Order: sequence, then C-alpha cells, then structure tokens
Amino acid sequence: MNLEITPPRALRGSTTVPGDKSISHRAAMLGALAEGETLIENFLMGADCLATIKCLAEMGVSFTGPDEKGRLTVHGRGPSALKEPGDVLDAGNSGTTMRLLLGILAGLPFFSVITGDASLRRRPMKRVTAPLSRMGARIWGRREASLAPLAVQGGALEGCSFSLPVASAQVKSALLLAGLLARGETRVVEPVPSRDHTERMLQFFGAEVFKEGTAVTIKGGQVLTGRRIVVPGDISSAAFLMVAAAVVPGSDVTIRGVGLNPTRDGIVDVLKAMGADLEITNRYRLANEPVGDIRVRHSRLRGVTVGGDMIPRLIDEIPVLAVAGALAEGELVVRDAAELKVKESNRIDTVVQELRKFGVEAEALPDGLRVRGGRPLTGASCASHGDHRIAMAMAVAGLAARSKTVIQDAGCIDVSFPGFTGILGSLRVE
Ligand SMILES: O=C(O)C1=C[C@@H](OP(=O)(O)O)[C@@H](O)[C@H](O)C1
Ligand SMILES: C=C(OP(=O)(O)O)C(=O)O
Repeated sequence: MNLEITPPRALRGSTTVPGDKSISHRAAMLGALAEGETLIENFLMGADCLATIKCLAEMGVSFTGPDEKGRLTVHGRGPSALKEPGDVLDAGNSGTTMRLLLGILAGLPFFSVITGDASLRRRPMKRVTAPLSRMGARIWGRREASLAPLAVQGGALEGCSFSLPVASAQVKSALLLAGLLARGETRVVEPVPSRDHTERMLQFFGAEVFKEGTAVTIKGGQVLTGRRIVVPGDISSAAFLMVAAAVVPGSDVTIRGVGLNPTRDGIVDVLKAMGADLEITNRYRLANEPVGDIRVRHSRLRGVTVGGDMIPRLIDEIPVLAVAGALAEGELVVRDAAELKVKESNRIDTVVQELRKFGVEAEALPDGLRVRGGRPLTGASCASHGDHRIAMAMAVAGLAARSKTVIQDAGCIDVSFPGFTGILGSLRVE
C-alpha cells in the first residue's frame, strides 16, 4: 500500500491516539501469568500486540476479544496453566514480543520455538538468550543463539544478578519475567534507566519489585492477581502528531490521554528545548502510569544536540525528531544512539537516506545522525523500508513539504499506529 501526502493549510483539532504498545504487550503477558481475569481497555490493536496475543493463545491462554473498542479479557490461570505450544510461535515484526516472551518461555518447563519476520530474524537476540542461559534455560539458534528462530527448553531457573551493557527495557523485562518464574532473587542493573512499564505493571498486579537507582530486584514465585487496566495513549504515536503540529504553519493540535511516564517522555523535553509551543494539561493516572493531554501549536524550531541519558527516553521518536530537525533553524545532532541500527530497520541509515530525498542535508554518524535544517522541503517519493516509524516520520515530512509526497509500502504503519491516516485526515485544514 502506498500513502500519498499532500501538504495541508494547517492541522487543527483534538484527537486521541491508540493505546501504548509497550504497555499493551505487558498487560497481555502479565494477565496470562496472573490468576483471575484481567480486563484490558484501549489495548493496541496493532500487528505487534496482536502477535503477542496469538503466541500466548498458542500456549493455551484464553482470551475474550479484543473487540472493536480495544477491550480484551485475559482469563489468567497462573504460569503453571501455560502449556507447550504445538507449533512455532510467530512474533512477526515485534522485538518486544520475542524478547519478553523468551523470558517467560525460559521460565516454563517445556520446549518451544519462536521466530519472526525477515526484519526480526536479523535483530540481535544474544542480549536475552545469554543471560537467560545463565539462569538455567537451554536455548538454541543460529550464531550461538544470536538470531531467531530460537528453540527454548525452559524451567528450573535460578535467580541471578545482571549488569546490562546496554540500556534495554526489552532485556530488563525478559529477565524480570524469567526472575518471577525462577527460584530466589533476580537483580538487573542498567547503565542508564530504560522504560519502566514492566516494573510498574508487576507492582500493579500485586508483585513486590524493588527499585534502587538503576537496579531492579524481583523475588521468584510471587503470585500475580488479575486486574483492570486502561492503557494510556502511546506517546510514541502521539510524537508524529506533535511534530506535525509544530512544523506545519497555523497548526494547533491537542492529543488527549497520552502516557507521560518519565522514562518515555523525552520527546516533550526535547521539542520544548527546540522552541516548540507545547503545553501539558489534565494530568491523571491510569494503571500506575501518569497520563495527560498534550497541546502543540506551530512555532519556529531550532536544532539541538541530544545524547546520553536522554536517548532511552525517546529512542523510538528519533526518526520523527530528525524531521523536526530538518524544519528547524541550525543543526540537530543525535549521539549515543547506536541502538537505532538494530531496530526494525537501521534507523540511522534509513532516516538519512529518506530525508535526503526531500532535499535535506543529513549525515549518518557512528552513533547517531546530524541534520541541517532551515531549507524548505520538496515533496519526495520515499521507501518505508518495512519500518512503521520511518513510514510515519516521512509522512510528517510530507505534511510540511512544498509538494506531494508518496510513501511506498506504508502498510507497516499498522504495526504500531492503526488509524494514523484517518487521524491525520481529521486534523487537516484544506
Ligand atoms: O520494552 C519495550 O516495550 C520497548 C523497548 C525499546 O527497545 P529496547 O529494549 O531494545 O531498547 C523500544 O525501542 C521498543 O519499541 C519497545
Ligand atoms: C523498536 C520498536 O519495536 P520492537 O522492538 O518491539 O520491534 C518500535 O516500535 O519502534
């Protein structure tokens, strides 16, 4: 599917965005490990989270829904009710599905095989398979269990202490889930804090999780109790609308009910530092997560340098941040973000390659990128590289360009933001 974008006169109005992807995955998985019913509202019906439900169903978990409103009930019967899947589990395009499920599969006494699409089969898995093996799981795969498909013989895990070389919420979460199913204590220390949805949700389901700086400790064998969870809007999806409103003249957009977890809201801080007219109102909490409404009006932006501890707080927003940089005065520089190379595409290369098609001066750095802004963008014919965030970032560039833009192979947008084009359409002023 190709997506055509013509520049609007402005973007104006109020909208919501679909449920948070990270939180939806975790709600389904913890609901499956819990005892009793978990009612999830605003579950993300994107391809990634649907892959998680399908894998859990293969392991005998029973679900009602999701219905068209995103209501999903998980009929949890505790970890011992999970059974050996009769077929290969398919995580599709979703790194979160594969890495977090590996943590659960490692802790359960059966054999399983998990794979994914061509992109996911290229992504590094040693970062989870090596520590899970240290806890006692047996895992096989190409290049010494670096690449999916991966086969797991789980069960009888022993808690361990880990110091992670890279900040990764997926690795931390896999180890905490394995730790919940292991004997004794599991401790994970990160170099820089990554998103903490797993820790918050484990607590919300009644488990004790101890946080101390960048260390998290969990005791095995704790019983989770089913809960009602309303999933906040995904700030990573909202980011596309935030940048669009900031760069299209005359815009004024409010996005209601967006998750504002401090480990995820780096895009708010960086857009403000770039001079965005951005306001947060109506703050409240949903399922142990902070939420609020975000209003963005068009303003002049200036380039900034982003790196260090900020990177995990906006890792998935860097493609669209680069678009903001292309429309700002001066230079946007991103450093310490080599992790971008191992996402759904090599996002350093794909962002630079696609932005250049709009006439933008952009350069790849070994651990990030540099974008020179201040020149008008010409419409372009772009490739998504099968990466949802690249497709949407280039669509935002198209909104601010002087002529029509086409994004080829844009169906991947459904991985995280079903309804993206409909929402853009509802905000357009012609
Ligand atoms: O835990 C999660 O839900 C995620 C963690 C991040 O990945 P890493 O853990 O690889 O940094 C992020 O890029 C991904 O979109 C979702
Ligand atoms: C990196 C992403 O997801 P995942 O790792 O779950 O595939 C993303 O959504 O940008």
